[in-house]
Amino acid sequence: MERSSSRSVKLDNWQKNYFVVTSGTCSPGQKADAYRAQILHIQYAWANAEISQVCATKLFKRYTEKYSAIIDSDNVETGLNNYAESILALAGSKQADSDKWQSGLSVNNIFKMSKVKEMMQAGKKWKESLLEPADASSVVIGKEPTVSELSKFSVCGGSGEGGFLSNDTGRTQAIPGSSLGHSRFQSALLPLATNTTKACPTSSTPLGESATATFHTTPLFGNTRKENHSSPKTNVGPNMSVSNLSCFPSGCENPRKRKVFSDSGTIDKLSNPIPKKVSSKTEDGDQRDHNSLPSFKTAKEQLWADQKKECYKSQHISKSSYGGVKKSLGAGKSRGIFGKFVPPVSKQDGDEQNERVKCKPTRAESAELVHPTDDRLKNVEPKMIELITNEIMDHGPPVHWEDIAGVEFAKATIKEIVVWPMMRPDIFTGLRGPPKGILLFGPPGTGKTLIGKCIASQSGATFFSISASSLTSKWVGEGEKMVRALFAVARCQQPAVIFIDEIDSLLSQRGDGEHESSRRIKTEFLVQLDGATTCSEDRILVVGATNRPQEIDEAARRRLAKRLYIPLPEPSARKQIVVNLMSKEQCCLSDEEVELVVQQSDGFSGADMTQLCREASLGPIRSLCTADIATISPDQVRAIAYIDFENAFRTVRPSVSPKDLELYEKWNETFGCGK
Ligand SMILES: Nc1ncnc2c1ncn2[C@@H]1O[C@H](COP(=O)(O)OP(=O)(O)OP(=O)(O)O)[C@@H](O)[C@H]1O
Ligand SMILES: [Mg+2]
Repeated sequence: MERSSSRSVKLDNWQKNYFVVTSGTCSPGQKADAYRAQILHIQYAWANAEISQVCATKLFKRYTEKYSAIIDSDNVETGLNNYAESILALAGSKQADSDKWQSGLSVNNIFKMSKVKEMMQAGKKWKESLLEPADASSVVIGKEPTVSELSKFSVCGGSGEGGFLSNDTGRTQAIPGSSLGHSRFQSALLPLATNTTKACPTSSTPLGESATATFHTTPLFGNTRKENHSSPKTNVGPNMSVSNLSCFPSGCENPRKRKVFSDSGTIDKLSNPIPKKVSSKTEDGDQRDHNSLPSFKTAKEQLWADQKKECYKSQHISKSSYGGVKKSLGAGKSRGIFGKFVPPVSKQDGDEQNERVKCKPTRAESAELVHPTDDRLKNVEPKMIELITNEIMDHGPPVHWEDIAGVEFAKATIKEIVVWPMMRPDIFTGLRGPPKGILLFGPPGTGKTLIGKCIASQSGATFFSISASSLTSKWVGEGEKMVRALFAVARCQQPAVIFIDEIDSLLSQRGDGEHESSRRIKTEFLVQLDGATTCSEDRILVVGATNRPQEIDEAARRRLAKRLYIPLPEPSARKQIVVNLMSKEQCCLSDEEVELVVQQSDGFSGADMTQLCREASLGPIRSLCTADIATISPDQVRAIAYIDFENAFRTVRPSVSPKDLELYEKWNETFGCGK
C-alpha cells in the first residue's frame, strides 16, 4: 500500500517534471534541473526494481542525451553553454551561465556534511577489512583524511557507499528522498566486493557490460577531475555516471590512491581496469596523467586540441621551409617537357649513394636554404619574398601549345626565344642570345594570357606571373618595392620568366596627371627591365601582354624588343577551337556544318569562339521542358547540333570591331616584329 502510494507520488513528480520541460516557458537552467531530476528518478526506480534494466537503460539514455543537449549547447536561448570548464566552476560553488544553475556543493563543503562524514567512516572501515592484512599499512586510512583522500573515498561510490555494505548498520543511513531499503542497497552495491557485476545503466555502457557499479558524486556530465565531484542533488543518493569515465571508481583519481589500489590488486581487479603504469607515472605528484586515463572531452575541448596540433604542425613545417609550406620559390617548378626529371624513389645504389642523395638538398630545398642569405636578396623584405612566392609565382593547371589555336608564327617565335635557349643555353650565346623582353599585343580574347600560361607550363623556367594592375592597386605604396623584389627573386631563380599581363596599365605613357606612386613603380620597373635586358649573364625573360599597345611608353617599348602580334584567329584556328571544344562534349556536327560555323564566325576572337560553343552547348538543355531538367539523366540529353550553333549566333557577336582591328594592324605594321 505504502509502496503503491510512493509509486504514485513518483509518477506525479515525473509528470510534473515532464510538464515543466515541455511547457516551453522554463529557462534552459530549469530544463536541465528537470532532466536531472528525471534521471535521478530513473535511478531510484531501477534500484528499487520498479522498472526493468532495459527500461532503465532506455530512459536513462534518452534523458541524459536531452540533458547533455542543454548543458553543452552554446545557444544562449536553449542551452547553458556549460562545458566542462563551467562545471568546474560549479564545483567551486560559483555561479555559472544560468542563475538557476548553481551547485550547492563543493569539494570543500560536501565533506562537512554529517552524513557524508559518516559514510566516510564506514567506507574506511570497509576498506580496511578488504585490504587487510597485506597492504593495510600502505592505504592511508589511519590518518585524518585530507580533502583529496576524502574525495576519493566519497567519489569512489563503492568505497563511500561500501559503508552501507558493511555490517556497520548503525552508521547506515537511508538515502533521503529515496524509498530504497537497506537490503536494496546491499544488493545494488555488493558487486564491488564480490566481483559479481551489476552495472548501472549508463548512456555509454549497456547494462550488464559495465564492469562496476559506480555510484559517485561527480556531476552527470562533469569532467572527472577531483574538483568536479560536486553535483547538485548528488548528496541525496547514488548517482549514475554518464561520462565515459563512469566505469572507473572515482577514488582512483588520486594518484597515490591509484597506486595503492593497483598495488593492492584486490580492489583494482574488482573494480578498476586502470593499467598499473598510470599509478607509477603519477606517483610523484598530484599531476594527473591525462593520457593514461580515458577522459571525457567536450567537442570544444577536442577542437582546441586539434587546432593546437594543427598549429604546431604548421609552425613546425614553416620553420623548416622558407617562404611557406607548399611553395618553394619556384625551384621546384621545373615542370613540363624540359623540367628536370626527379625520380619519386631515390636510387638504391648502395648506402654511400643513398647518403649522398639524402645529404644533397633538392633544388627546391637548396633554394629555400640559400635564399635568406643570398646577397641579391639582402635588401628585400622577407614579407615581399613570401608574397612573391605565394601570389606571383604561377601555380595554375598546365597549358600545351596545341591548346592554342592558330597564331603559328607567334608560337614558333616564342619557342625559339624561350624554349630552345632554356634547353641549349650553350648554343644561344652572343648574338644568338635570346631577347630579354617580349610584348604580346593584339585584340582582347585572342590568347595572349593563354600563351603566357603555356610558357609557364612548357618553358621549364621559374615562372612569375603578375597582373600589372595588381602591382599598382593591390600593394598600394609597396608596388615599387614589389617590382624590385620580384626581379631580385627572379634573379635567384634563373632561368626565369616574368609574365606581366595588362602591361599597359604599368607602362602607359608618362603624363602630368599621373599619380606619384604609379610613376615610381613605372620608373622602378624600367630600371629593373633595363638591368634584366642588358645583363647578358642573367637569364630572365620579361613577357608583357596588352590589348592597348599604343599606350605603352616608348622607353618600355624599346626594352620589350620582340613585339608579337596576336591577331584574331583565322578560319583554320576557329575550326580548331570548335573541334577541340566539341570533342569534349556530345556533339553531332558534320564536317560541313563545322565549316558553316567557321564561315559564320568571321571576325570572332578566340574568346568569342569559346563563348559561341558554350552557348550552343546549352541548346539541348534549353529544348527540354523545365520538369524534365529535374529528372533527366545526363546521357538522355541530346547531342549538340548545328541548330544550336545557329541559335547561338543570334546572341554571340564578335567583340572586336573592325575599327579597333585596324588600329592593331597599324600598330603591328609600325612596331610589330611579325612577318
Ligand atoms: N588562340 C586560342 N586558342 C584557343 N583558345 C583561345 C584562343 N584565344 C582565346 N582563346 C579562349 O579565350 C579565352 C581568353 O583568352 P585570353 O585570356 O588568353 O585572351 P587575351 O588575349 O589575354 O585577352 P585580353 O587582351 O582581354 O586579356 C581563353 O581562355 C581561351 O578559352
Ligand atoms: Mg589577357
